[in-house]
Amino acid sequence: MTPAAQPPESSRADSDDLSLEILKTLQSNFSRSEFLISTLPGVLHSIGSETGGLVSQRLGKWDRECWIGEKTAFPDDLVSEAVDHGSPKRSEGWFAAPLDSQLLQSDSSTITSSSSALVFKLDSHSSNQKSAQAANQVRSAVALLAAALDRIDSHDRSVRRIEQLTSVLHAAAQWQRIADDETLLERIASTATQLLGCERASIFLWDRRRKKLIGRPALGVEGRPLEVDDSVGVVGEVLRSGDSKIWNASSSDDEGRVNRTVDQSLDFQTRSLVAVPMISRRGDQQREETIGVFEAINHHGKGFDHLDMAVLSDLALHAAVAIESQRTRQSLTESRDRLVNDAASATPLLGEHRSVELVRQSAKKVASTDLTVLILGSNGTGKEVLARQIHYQSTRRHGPFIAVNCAALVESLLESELFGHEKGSFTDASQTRSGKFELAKGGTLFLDEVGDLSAGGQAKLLRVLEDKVVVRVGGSHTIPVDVRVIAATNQPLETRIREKRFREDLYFRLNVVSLTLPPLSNRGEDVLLLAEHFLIHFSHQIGRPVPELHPSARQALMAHPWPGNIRELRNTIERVSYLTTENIITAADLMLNRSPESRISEANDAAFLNDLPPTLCDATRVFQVLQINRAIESCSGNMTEAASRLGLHRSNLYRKMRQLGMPTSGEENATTRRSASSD
Ligand SMILES: Nc1ncnc2c1ncn2[C@@H]1O[C@H](COP(=O)(O)OP(=O)(O)OP(=O)(O)O)[C@@H](O)[C@H]1O
Repeated sequence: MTPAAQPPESSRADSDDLSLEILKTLQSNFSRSEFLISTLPGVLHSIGSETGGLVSQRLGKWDRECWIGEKTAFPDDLVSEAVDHGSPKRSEGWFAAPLDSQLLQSDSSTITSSSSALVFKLDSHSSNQKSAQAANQVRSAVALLAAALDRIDSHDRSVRRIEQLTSVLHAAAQWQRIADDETLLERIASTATQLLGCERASIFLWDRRRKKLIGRPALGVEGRPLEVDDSVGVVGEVLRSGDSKIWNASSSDDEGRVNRTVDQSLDFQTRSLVAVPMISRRGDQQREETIGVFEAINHHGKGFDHLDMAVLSDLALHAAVAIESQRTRQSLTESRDRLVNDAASATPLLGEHRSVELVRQSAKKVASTDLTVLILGSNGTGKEVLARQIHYQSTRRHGPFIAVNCAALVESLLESELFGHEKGSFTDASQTRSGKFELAKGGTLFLDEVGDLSAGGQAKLLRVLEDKVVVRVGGSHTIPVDVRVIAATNQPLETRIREKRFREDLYFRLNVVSLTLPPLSNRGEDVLLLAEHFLIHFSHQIGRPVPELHPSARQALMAHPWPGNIRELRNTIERVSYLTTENIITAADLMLNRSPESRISEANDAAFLNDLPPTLCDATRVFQVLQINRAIESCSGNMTEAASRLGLHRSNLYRKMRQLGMPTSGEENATTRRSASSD
């Protein structure tokens, strides 16, 4: 094997000088062009040339990147030949050498492709006399230059990559805050066009079922999103293979890969593109799923390269996450809206009577404001239903609706219930607890039976309504109150103010807008409308066919005074729905024709339920007394029958009555005695 020719001493000295100069320049952290301007004269000098420069391929042509001396035309064929062969070539006084650091090795069998070359004119005497020596000098100068440019390029690439990754992360953080689907896709696409320096970027979301790719955003034919078959073009290739692809018209004649129908429909010309798959990870298992393809079109510069592909892949990764989380957010919002709509329609304010219609209209108007509302009306007229209507029609509909029965708040617990307490602030405060004002944050607080609030409670409520802050019991910091207050009462507040039982200042605070619900007996045919509504509701609940109201039943419903209002009507229909099996409900089934006393007692029962003591134990006791009395009354005092209706043995009924402190008859004593003697 012939050893590589050694350059003579003088040329070795030249080459050492050049190496030193290049090394020094490299330390200056110059950009590629600054470096070339600074070192190219020395490089040319070292090889005995005064005219030449570095040329680079751009859109299929050789362009001067940096040139020294006279700008004469250079032979591009010679450059292409040198680059194609991966070795220096000379012809007619010109010399072209591909820029490849591998050329430092004297073994030129390694051919690598290069897109830059050094091209220069040789002095005629130097080319003729010392061609072998010149070739060696050129070889080492080009290799030095190539190695230095490699360093600069790789440093530039790292810097560009870091900048791009920083931009990608920054953009991705912004995307997470975008709620609207269209805006999100537009923002992702515009980030891609900026980062890649291209004309357009599009996200093709995959509709698997229809085997279509839907191009969004900004791609559209007459306002519709663009749809293409999921198997065509480079985008289809990427979807099928899962591999990213680059296509540059200048460097490829593989025209068939581009789906020109898209260009035609958009009056556009694709010259270069890069496309990457969009992969989303789902569920606990992080299962990968392709959701589409991200494509960037028409690079503003030389065409897309692998760095662009890497950036687009990074963007696609974050875009897939943003799209997925946006879809999740959207479906959560949709299901929340569905729940809110369900809740709103679960308690409609039924009624066609003019008085109800007027209340409904006023409620609609007041709902759009944040004003405090006072709802007046007797027991069971639908005050809470109306309060819910206002809440669900307001901008606070997505917030909570918290109802508090003020009459049930015992003085000692009132403050803690409404404003919360800190752990350890009193004996039973084992945990910190938020009060109703805090729980209703962003929503509506319904203060029912506000007229029954104690004097202390009234003062505390007034302070919160004025200051708009609460302080938990045992706490020191103030918590802002973000609630709309709706209060209700069946008490004649003005009379109570005169009697000094209700604070006038609180009344004015609450009575910003007042709505009054009429008693049911003043609502005309609404009685029938509501009765039929409840009949359908309870029949569906029980799973029985909906019975019809016999004309006699309709008459009885209209004639009844309904002291317990809609609650009483609802209870009546609930009872009849459970107790009758016929398809027609008669007046007798309704059991409305009872004595005025029993009607009063029923109305009292309705009010009574409302006034039940707060603890479960006390409420259960009171309820049991009521239920036993009702059973005895409905069996006309026949204790055996009443016990059987209650599901008890007669003796157990008496024992229960004694436990509850209820008076018992003489017969009971006999029974007790009997059971005592038999024990
Ligand atoms: N307009 C209406 N349409 C349908 N149902 C109604 C209507 N008004 C009231 N109701 C029903 O009647 C019952 C009593 O209603 P609600 O509790 O709202 O009355 P209230 O006036 O707040 O009673 P109270 O004064 O005892 O607190 C509830 O079951 C409710 O669903």
